[in-house]
Amino acid sequence: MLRHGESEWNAKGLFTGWVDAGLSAKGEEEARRGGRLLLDADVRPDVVHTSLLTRAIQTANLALGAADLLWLPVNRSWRLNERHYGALQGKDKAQTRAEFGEEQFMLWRRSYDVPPPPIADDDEYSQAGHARYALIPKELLPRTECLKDVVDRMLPYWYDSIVPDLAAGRSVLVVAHGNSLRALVKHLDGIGDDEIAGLNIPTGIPLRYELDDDFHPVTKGGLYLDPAAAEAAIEAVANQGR
Ligand SMILES: O=C(O)[C@@H](CO)OP(=O)(O)O
Repeated sequence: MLRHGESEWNAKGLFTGWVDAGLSAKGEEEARRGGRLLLDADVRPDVVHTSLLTRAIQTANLALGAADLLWLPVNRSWRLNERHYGALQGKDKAQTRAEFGEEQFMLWRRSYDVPPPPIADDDEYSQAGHARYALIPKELLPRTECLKDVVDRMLPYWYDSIVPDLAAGRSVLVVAHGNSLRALVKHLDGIGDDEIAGLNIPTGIPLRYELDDDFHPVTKGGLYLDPAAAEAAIEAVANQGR
């Protein structure tokens, strides 16, 4: 798994969700470094899965370029997209925390089953009517999501597209987002609904999972290819908005 490198909106401290922010210069470098970490650890994926968002696609391309693997087959799905952040999309995290208080801020950010208010279709940060999502049945297109909603829409992709690759003996690289990867890790590691609030995923550092024949992790939590950098970056994600 690889979370995209820092985006322009991560750098500005804005709730992003499905808004298509590109990578910052730092994020581009993180992505290339992610590719070099794959190379150094001799982790060679056979197939790649990304979301439909530019920051994940750019990260996959830069990482694969650095690992000399740009030729790999790639599949993309909205089911790997970041969590839709509803009406919070485009809002400043620190301002939101100051306005609504720590408890409400963390409820929206990290609770398992409390979604932010839905975004209006005519909001400048809504994705309603975007060509990118034209093939998604209207009733599935989210206007907000909590992490539970992300688990529910991500798992069909896991079972129907990623597991078949794994079953065929392929190593799979999933390039996605903080919250869609939190959903995947929750599923793989069997993390509880309350406990998942404390799990954060850093940008640009590959997280390696070895799975057994039943697609369960051999080692719970997997292994970051740069554990020291991951530890510091996880702390920074946890402290956003402070
Ligand atoms: O804004 C977002 O879309 C996500 C990821 O950057 O933020 P958070 O970590 O607060 O869920």
